[in-house]
Amino acid sequence: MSVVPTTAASAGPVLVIGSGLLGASIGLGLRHLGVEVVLRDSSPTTEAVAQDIGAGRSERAALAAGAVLPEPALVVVAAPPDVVAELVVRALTEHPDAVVLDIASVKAPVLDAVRAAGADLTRYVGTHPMAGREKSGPVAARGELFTSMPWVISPGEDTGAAAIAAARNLAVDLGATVTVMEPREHDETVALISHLPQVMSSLLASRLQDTPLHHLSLAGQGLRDTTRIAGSDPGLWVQILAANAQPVLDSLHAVRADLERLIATLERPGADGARLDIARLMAEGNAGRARIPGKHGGAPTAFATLTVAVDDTPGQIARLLTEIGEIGVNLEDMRLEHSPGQPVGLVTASVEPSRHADLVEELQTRGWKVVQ
Ligand SMILES: NC(=O)C1=CN([C@@H]2O[C@H](COP(=O)(O)OP(=O)(O)OC[C@H]3O[C@@H](n4cnc5c(N)ncnc54)[C@H](O)[C@@H]3O)[C@@H](O)[C@H]2O)C=CC1
Ligand SMILES: O=C(O)C(=O)Cc1ccc(O)cc1
Repeated sequence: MSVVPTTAASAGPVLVIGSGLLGASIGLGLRHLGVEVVLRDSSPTTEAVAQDIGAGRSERAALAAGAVLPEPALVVVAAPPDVVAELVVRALTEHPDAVVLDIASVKAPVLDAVRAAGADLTRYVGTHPMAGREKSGPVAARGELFTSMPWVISPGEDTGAAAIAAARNLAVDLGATVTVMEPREHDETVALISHLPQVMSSLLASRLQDTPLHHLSLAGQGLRDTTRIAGSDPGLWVQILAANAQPVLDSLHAVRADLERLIATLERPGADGARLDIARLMAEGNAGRARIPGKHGGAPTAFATLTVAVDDTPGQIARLLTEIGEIGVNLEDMRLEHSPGQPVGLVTASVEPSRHADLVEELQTRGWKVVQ
């Protein structure tokens, strides 16, 4: 494995326990900076795959080859929530000079369990990168997963400054933006902005199980957008939801109140005020959505969109993107749709509103079919 000179703030070696999607992504990012990474996973195959993709050195393979592994300066526990606290406690005992952090999606229950075990809390810090995928395992790992994404550091009262600094260095090395938040505030926040979306997406997608395929073939981007994360790993989510049950329940009760309101209104759609109530509900959704920050955590930005019909042949989309670059317009976002049964793809590009008209004109001059 070639090692590039390190430019990382993180001090290695880093022991990553759990080398699935998140653990292997952290390993890849650190290896890219030249930091020494050792991978441990309860699954020998997962550990070997993570090593094969370049996320670090398999602890099993190294020990089997008779290597003596150096003591880690940092241990990152990236295993499923159910086992995180016990792995943190064990790591604090086994590596008495290391900082130990975890990246589980819930924070207060992990801290409570580590405290209850009587472990050295000064060297432990809970963290949560707000980046992931609806896939699991090291094959889906990406070293750039954390680039420009928030990474919450959630210290307890006893967490020492060195532990917080190590967590900050790791997040910054991997390109993330650090936010410090108290564990219970973190859990209440993610219940609304991460766990509720997962539940709503899964409930919606579950309605589709018995829908005839020729009905589903009519589905547009709306259904795809709102069900993407319904593809997530049930094994992981049962642990996350069970660990954060009360804050998730608070959000679900609020959704239930809105649903009951909508159901009552639709039961008598001709009643006085019914249409106004429906419009209010939709407008409340508009208002909530408008508050979601834009890319890189900036202020919400309304980008202008244009849709280009592209022949469904190899290289067309790459050519379109290259030409948008040549025209000098920054692509803020892009979506690709296929019309069922049509030999064209529809590329919807989001750009700065001030560049929209120029781009449409220039693309049309170059022969592209701008349809919206
Ligand atoms: N999936 C996501 O999008 C995100 C997940 N997280 C958190 O990251 C952690 C890991 O999640 P993923 O990487 O998605 O899951 P994953 O399933 O891809 O990886 C977890 C790995 O931990 C291993 N593991 C299980 N028990 C172990 C043990 N006792 N010792 C060593 N390894 C063990 C598994 O074999 C598996 O390879 C979870 O705590 C999750 O809450 C945080 C942010 C995003
Ligand atoms: O896929 C997405 O959009 C996600 O939001 C993934 C995700 C899943 C779990 C987390 O704790 C954090 C992020």
